[in-house]
Amino acid sequence: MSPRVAGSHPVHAGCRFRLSDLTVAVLGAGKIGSIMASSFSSCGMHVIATARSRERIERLRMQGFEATSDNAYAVRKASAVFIAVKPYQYPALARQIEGHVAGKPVVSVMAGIPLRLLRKTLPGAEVYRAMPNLNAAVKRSATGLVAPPGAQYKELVKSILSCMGRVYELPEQLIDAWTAVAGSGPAIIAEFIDSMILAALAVGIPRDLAYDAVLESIIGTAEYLRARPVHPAQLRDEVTTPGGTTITALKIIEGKGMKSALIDAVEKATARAARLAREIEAMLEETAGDPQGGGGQP
Ligand SMILES: NC(=O)C1=CN([C@@H]2O[C@H](COP(=O)(O)OP(=O)(O)OC[C@H]3O[C@@H](n4cnc5c(N)ncnc54)[C@H](O)[C@@H]3O)[C@@H](O)[C@H]2O)C=CC1
Ligand SMILES: O=C(O)[C@@H]1CCC=N1
Repeated sequence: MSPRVAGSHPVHAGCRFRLSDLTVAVLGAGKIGSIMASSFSSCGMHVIATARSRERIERLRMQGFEATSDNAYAVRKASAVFIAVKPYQYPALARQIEGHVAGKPVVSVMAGIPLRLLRKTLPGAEVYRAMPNLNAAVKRSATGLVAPPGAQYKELVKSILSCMGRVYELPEQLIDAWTAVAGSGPAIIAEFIDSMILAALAVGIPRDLAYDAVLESIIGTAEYLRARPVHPAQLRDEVTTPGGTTITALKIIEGKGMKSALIDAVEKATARAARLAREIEAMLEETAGDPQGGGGQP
């Protein structure tokens, strides 16, 4: 069965499509979900965003989306479905939509939850995993995508996700690592920026200038590395004058173990995603037969 676009033509797997003809559902339009909804809407799609509270639904409507608490309705109307609830909120959501997903592409952006569990809980859907990041708000997400074997809707899903930035197709065994590097990446980088701003204040740069000095240097370094594809170590060497200021700073950073702290952090975050999968699987087993499906905080 091909998913139907509300009030429009059905979208057949493998057929040409126009994003502006599509209706997509974003289930759980919280922090990342509402950014996804805005991105999809900016590409011309009709977005049905779901939320639980009346206030949130009202806010989503003010942003111009169709908004509802009825996840099953959103799924029925949509050509493609995006799940953006927290992992522990998924068992309850799955029970609400399991009867309506057959034949549709369903993309989970939830950390940790493997295709195997998604397939088991969403019978007949073509399930994908994607890991975008908050930079989708400025169309600069680095989104990892895991497609199922023999995916029929991959081009459609990629086109939709491209509204948030670049899309990189990955084997499933890399998505937890992608989650740690790119999904959590903006938070790690924001910590670094915050530390550099404190450092700038420590050496007397006024706060507004400190913010600009740090942000412009980070954006500029990223653009430099993109435009001139040199290794970051080469860039570092080009900056570092023998006996100068940079080597003085680098020696301290090396001594305090910044690199090993970051490697350790990303390894631990990757392992956390794998543990999440086991926790959600246990939750699904515990709540089997419970019509609420366990919707609370763990
Ligand atoms: N925040 C981020 O930067 C990123 C988050 N993710 C993933 O996205 C998911 C959501 O994360 P956030 O947006 O940070 O969390 P959030 O808590 O801001 O958003 C989740 C939203 O879903 C709503 N919700 C829960 N159950 C629902 C239901 N049954 N029906 C309708 N709405 C429901 C909640 O009320 C909340 O507004 C998580 O699984 C996370 O792993 C992925 C990439 C980046
Ligand atoms: O912290 C988390 O678990 C989610 C996944 C990536 C970003 N936020």
